[in-house]
Amino acid sequence: MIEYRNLRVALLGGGSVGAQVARLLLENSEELANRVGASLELVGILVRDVDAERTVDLPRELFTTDAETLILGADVVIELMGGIEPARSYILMAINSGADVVTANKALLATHGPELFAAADQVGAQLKYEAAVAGAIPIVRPLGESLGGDQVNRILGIVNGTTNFILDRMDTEGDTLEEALALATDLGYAEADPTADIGGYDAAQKAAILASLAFHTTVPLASVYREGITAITPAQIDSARKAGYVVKLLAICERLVDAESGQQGVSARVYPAMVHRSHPLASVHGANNAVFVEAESAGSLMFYGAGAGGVETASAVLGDLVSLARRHIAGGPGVPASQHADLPVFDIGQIVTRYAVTLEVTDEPGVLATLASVFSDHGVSLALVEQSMTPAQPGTASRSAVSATATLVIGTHEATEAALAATVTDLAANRFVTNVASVLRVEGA
Ligand SMILES: NC(=O)C1=CN([C@@H]2O[C@H](COP(=O)(O)OP(=O)(O)OC[C@H]3O[C@@H](n4cnc5c(N)ncnc54)[C@H](O)[C@@H]3O)[C@@H](O)[C@H]2O)C=CC1
Ligand SMILES: N[C@@H](CC=O)C(=O)O
Ligand code: NA
Repeated sequence: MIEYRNLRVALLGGGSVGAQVARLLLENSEELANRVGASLELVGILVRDVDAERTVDLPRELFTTDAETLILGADVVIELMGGIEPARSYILMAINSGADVVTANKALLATHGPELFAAADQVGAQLKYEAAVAGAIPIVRPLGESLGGDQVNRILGIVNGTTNFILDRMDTEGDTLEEALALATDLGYAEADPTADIGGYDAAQKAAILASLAFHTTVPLASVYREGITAITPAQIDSARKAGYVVKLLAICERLVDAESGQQGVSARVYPAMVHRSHPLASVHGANNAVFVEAESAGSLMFYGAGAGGVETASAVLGDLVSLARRHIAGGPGVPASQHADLPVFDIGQIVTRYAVTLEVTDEPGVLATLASVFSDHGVSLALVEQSMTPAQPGTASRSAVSATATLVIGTHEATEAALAATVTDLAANRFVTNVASVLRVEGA
């Protein structure tokens, strides 16, 4: 038996991810010690209630409610509580006491990342967060290290497992959003407050982290455009399916040049969009995530796998732990984050994409030509128009009666968000339009 040096590991939070990290640390202690060259001794797990019932069987003596004693006695602190406070204060306490830190807390990193990284750099501590984006999928390290010598131009990803699970269930099983969310919560995918998932906040936090990493800049969370999936209706999913598309919540990060000013900048945005079934993102089912990265020299790369789930996410946490424990043993300070440019974040109105607009219109001569001119007035060109009749109500005289309506699905070529928004405002006010039933972006080639 090799005598290893001991590293004291404190775990903050024993929930879906924390309990699995604790179990794996205890079960695989010998193997991990051999890999690291040091024993990773789990010295305690911070919880709210030491006597609470748990789904994972862990030694009761590990549980504590005394955060300070636990943190100050550790070489490495793993934060898996979630939320901003007290997670932020505990991480700062750990860093300032000379510990290295692993966290999965994207909400905290997206809002207080610069403060935490500066604190770590100041004392030469390591702060790792692979689990914070896309769960088990290695994406933080590839962007920060493997692609550190390349220029990343675009990231297109499904980065929230809960919403992907929900949209997939709505599409394939006919679940309501509420039914699918309840299931995602039971399976440990959802955040403690699932509004973070369905409102797109979690994906926006991940987009801020991804864009900052990929473009070597700081993208504040407040600059990430965000729409969630709460307004997505079964009718939209149904009509997307009939047209050969699926609806996915996407995070898109791009390096851009403003056409008018020539100014360089970036965009980070999250919204539900139609993706053609032939696109690889359409085949990402359940709580899986997928992240496409387009880089100048590397070309297109795709990272795919489990984006949520306790044990899956625990894998990423342990990967960070092994990595920083090796360095801790070797000695020397942590490596500071890459030097940052200060690129402006473009407003959503400047962004260019395609759209599918569904209109309910009165069935009268001249409707198509009139509506086409509304689009062209704003420089939005049409790629496709499909019409389906809604029969006149029983008792009306004929198909041409004014009470008959038609549904128009209009696909556009690329246009700016600003132009599309102005078009939709004018369409809503047009006398032929009885309802703007749906406006969805169309993403993916
Ligand atoms: N569940 C997942 O699939 C993933 C979660 N994450 C992140 O990992 C972190 C943990 O997530 P989960 O394990 O799912 O959350 P969870 O809600 O299941 O577990 C959090 C645990 O921390 C404890 N806790 C919270 N505040 C505390 C406090 N002040 N004092 C003591 N204990 C406290 C809670 O009682 C709970 O047991 C979060 O930041 C989450 O965003 C990241 C990737 C995937
Ligand atoms: N709630 C998150 C968990 C992982 O980050 C998700 O559903 O993706
Ligand atoms: Na990850």
